[in-house]
Amino acid sequence: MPTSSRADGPQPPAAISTAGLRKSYGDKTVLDGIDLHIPAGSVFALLGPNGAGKTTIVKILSTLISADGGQAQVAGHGLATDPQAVRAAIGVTGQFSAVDGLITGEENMLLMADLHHLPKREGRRVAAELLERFDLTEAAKKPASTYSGGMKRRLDIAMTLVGNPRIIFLDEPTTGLDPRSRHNMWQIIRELVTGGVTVFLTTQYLEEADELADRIAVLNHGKIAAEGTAEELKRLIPGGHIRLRFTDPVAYQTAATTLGEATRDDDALTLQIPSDGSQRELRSILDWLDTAGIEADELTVHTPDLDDVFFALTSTDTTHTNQRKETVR
Ligand SMILES: Nc1ncnc2c1ncn2[C@@H]1O[C@H](COP(=O)(O)OP(=O)(O)OP(=O)(O)O)[C@@H](O)[C@H]1O
Repeated sequence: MPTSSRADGPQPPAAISTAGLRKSYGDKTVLDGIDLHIPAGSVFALLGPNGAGKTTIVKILSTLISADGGQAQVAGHGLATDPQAVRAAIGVTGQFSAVDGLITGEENMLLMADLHHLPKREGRRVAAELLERFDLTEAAKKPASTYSGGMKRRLDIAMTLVGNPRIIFLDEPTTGLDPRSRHNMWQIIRELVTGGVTVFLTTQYLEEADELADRIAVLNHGKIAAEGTAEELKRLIPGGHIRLRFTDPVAYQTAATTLGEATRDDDALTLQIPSDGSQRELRSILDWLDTAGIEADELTVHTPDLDDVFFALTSTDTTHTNQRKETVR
């Protein structure tokens, strides 16, 4: 699958770059040559099915585990040659959160300030400022175990920011959050980027990547299956179609026979006709259906979205292509 074309001219400096990164566990190859170039000050989203190796990449780039092969530079420092400098430049939050539930939010923050060797007064100032910024001042004296999922994620990011990192890894930052908390987290991420931070995001939510990321990569079978902006990725796959749903099996069978080229779903009694979704093409298909005497119970127009890209690149099953549709009849 081709990667997107970049504009000619010098590339912006990379916050993260990798070449041929490899990792195996036993005889299982998890990463099979990963090349990345993530410009400073951008949001990069890594998508992939469960077990694709997203967390493994984050762990390697944040120096928690080492790669078996390949090279990587993070914040201008070699991962293998200067891991200390990499650690000083990055923050990591997510699945392996640093939040200690037994102590208060404020104590967690002060502990972080100690770890970064901030003088006591400075540590208290930074902690108070970040707790305020992440709307945690009221809860600051309560044990972190009593916090909601959204509050814990906010505390986790606040703790990461104590070290003033230039690059932040967010491993599935909104998994399990309700829609409001998810939107709050997106706002926090946007503000971080406005402040010049580079964000490396892994997510299961395609909408999240679409909302936040400047560039998106899809990881599958140990390789980057495709990489580009959301729009570039959507253009990689054909996916547009008109979907006809029937309730009467006889009407469905008749239509399926008449529309020989439509993709059938006999269980759902639906037919999919490839289409670019344009008004002109829609009109001609509707005229044709009328002429053929086919009357569906529902007709929806579907344009490719990131879900389609994800399904097309990570599986051979193409029946899951029914997101973001507009009912026209
Ligand atoms: N320490 C380990 N020992 C053996 N296998 C491992 C280890 N860590 C990860 N794996 C395997 O490597 C693969 C990739 O795991 P990883 O956690 O990176 O995937 P992921 O894309 O983050 O998945 P998810 O979306 O489910 O979090 C999985 O098959 C996992 O079982």
